[in-house]
Amino acid sequence: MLRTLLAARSSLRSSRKILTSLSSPPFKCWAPSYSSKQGSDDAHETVSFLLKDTALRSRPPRLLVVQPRLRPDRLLQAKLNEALCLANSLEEQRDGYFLTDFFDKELPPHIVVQNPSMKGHKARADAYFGPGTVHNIKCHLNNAESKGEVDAVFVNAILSGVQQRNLETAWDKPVLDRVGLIIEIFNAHAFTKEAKLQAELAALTYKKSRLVRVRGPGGRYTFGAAGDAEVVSARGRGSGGQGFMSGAGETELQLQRRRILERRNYLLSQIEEVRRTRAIQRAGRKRHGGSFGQGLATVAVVGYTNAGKSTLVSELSNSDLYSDCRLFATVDPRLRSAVLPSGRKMLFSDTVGFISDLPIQLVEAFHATLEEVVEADLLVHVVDSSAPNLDEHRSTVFQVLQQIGVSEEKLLNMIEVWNKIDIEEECTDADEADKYLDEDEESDVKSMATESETDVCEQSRGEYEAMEEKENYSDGWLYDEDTMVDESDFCSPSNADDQQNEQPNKNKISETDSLIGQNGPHVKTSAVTGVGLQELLELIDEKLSAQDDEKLKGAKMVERNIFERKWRPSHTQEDSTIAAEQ
Ligand SMILES: Nc1nc2c(ncn2[C@@H]2O[C@H](COP(=O)(O)OP(=O)(O)OP(=O)(O)O)[C@@H](O)[C@H]2O)c(=O)[nH]1
Ligand SMILES: [Mg+2]
Repeated sequence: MLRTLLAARSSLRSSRKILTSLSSPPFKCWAPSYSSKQGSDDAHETVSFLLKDTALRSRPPRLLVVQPRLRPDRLLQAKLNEALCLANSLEEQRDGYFLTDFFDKELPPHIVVQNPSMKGHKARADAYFGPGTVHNIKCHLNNAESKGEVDAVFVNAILSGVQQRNLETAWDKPVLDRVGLIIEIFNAHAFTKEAKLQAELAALTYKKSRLVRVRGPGGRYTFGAAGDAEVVSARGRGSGGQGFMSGAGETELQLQRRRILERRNYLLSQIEEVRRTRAIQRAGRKRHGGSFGQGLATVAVVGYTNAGKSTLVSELSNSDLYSDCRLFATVDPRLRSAVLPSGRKMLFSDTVGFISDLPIQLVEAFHATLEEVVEADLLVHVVDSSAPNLDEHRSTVFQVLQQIGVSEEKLLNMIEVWNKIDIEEECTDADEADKYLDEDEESDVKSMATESETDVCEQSRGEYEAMEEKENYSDGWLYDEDTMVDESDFCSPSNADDQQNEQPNKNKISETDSLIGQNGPHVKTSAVTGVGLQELLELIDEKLSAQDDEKLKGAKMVERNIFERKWRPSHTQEDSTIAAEQ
């Protein structure tokens, strides 16, 4: 018990350091319930399935977090903390406020399990995890349920539609994967019309790829959740014709796809309008947004979620932007004006934070918002200096910036700010005192995860085999002949020192480092204590002035070229005049 408490305390303490918070409703992908009113904005509400439940609207949903094991343990700890924060952020605002303070929330129930993609294996095509792990998680789910209701299971990995559906069947609970949860969070936190439209578009794109074939209760194959299957317009019935004129009708899958497509087209047209408006506003600011009619420079503040972007912008611009420990507290982009040390007025653009494995659907859907970043005159990259996986955060941000089309020149000119240095200092002081305790806690977290897996597994390994016969959660036909059953999934604590998971990240980091050509920050700040803010403003001032000088030089060159060039008729003109005279 004490070990669990210590482990929980350690996780919460680390999550305080690493993340801020976020909350939103989990995402259940079956049975789209859109009404046929295509133009209606009400449809946004139907995107979040779990929070449609009135009980869940009055309290945050409780998720069981499943974290696949990673090496080294430092990385596992960081990922687990992030997963716990994601899960705890799954909450909807009421009257503009969250019901509970993030730090007052209990740690969600969680389990670390064998990683099916470690040791050179591939994740199973049918259920991602091996059957032992699936059963083990089911046992933990039952255990967690005995202490309080669990509304859904969050697997901190990317699952295919089939895997998700099979796990839902096996655990008899909605399952959210990393992409689904992040999209849900965006939907829950979106406040402005622009953000709502974009978040819904991302959810629709995600949902469209999740319409998988399942076996219905009557044994026939269909699309959607069990029991939802229905051929809505069979040949000759309801398809508006008779005999050979009647056509094949519309299946459930076609109907669902058509509804999604119609809604998607509507959202795209609305987002296009937002983009146009933003482009006009940007052009206006660039031309004469300044106090004396000159252009107003925009500085976009980017970074990993929870790095402290909003807090920093608030401090620099003397404003009060919403900041919170919840991840993705900012989904609605905001502009704030500030005056630089030279007296120059400029705008800060605070925008959505990034995260590793940021769903591509979100990047594409938030194109209109992210265009502000691409079009900004200067970028400020805020890094949480207290994050243990800081390098991974940095490389994630660079990848997303490249993905959205930020030019290399802008990336090279970007200012890197290491924020939250007060935590670093605090930790250095506390480290000595905590040294022995930390070692204990770390081993507790490890053993807790391993033990919990082993305990439940061992008691039920025999039972599982019998149960597998009875309850075939994967419907049999989903098994692929190539699918491997990883025996190590049966309760054996991981002792393989597989470094493969880390390798891709290392490569990414070195690529990024070579691109930015520096390994340290330009400025170290604390948005809370105000350290380094003046230095940052001076650096921004300097960079913007240097850019102005460059532009001026360029403009003068063009001007000189125009005035110094003597006009002569072109050859073709001369030739044609001569030809005409002759
Ligand atoms: N100790 C400390 N905490 C900070 C600092 N800057 C921000 N925070 C805290 O970190 C949490 C996240 O801050 P935000 O400003 O919301 O972070 P963000 O980068 O805007 O996060 P998203 O909008 O979710 O992407 C909040 O609880 C802040 O109070 C800092 O310099 N030191
Ligand atoms: Mg923010």
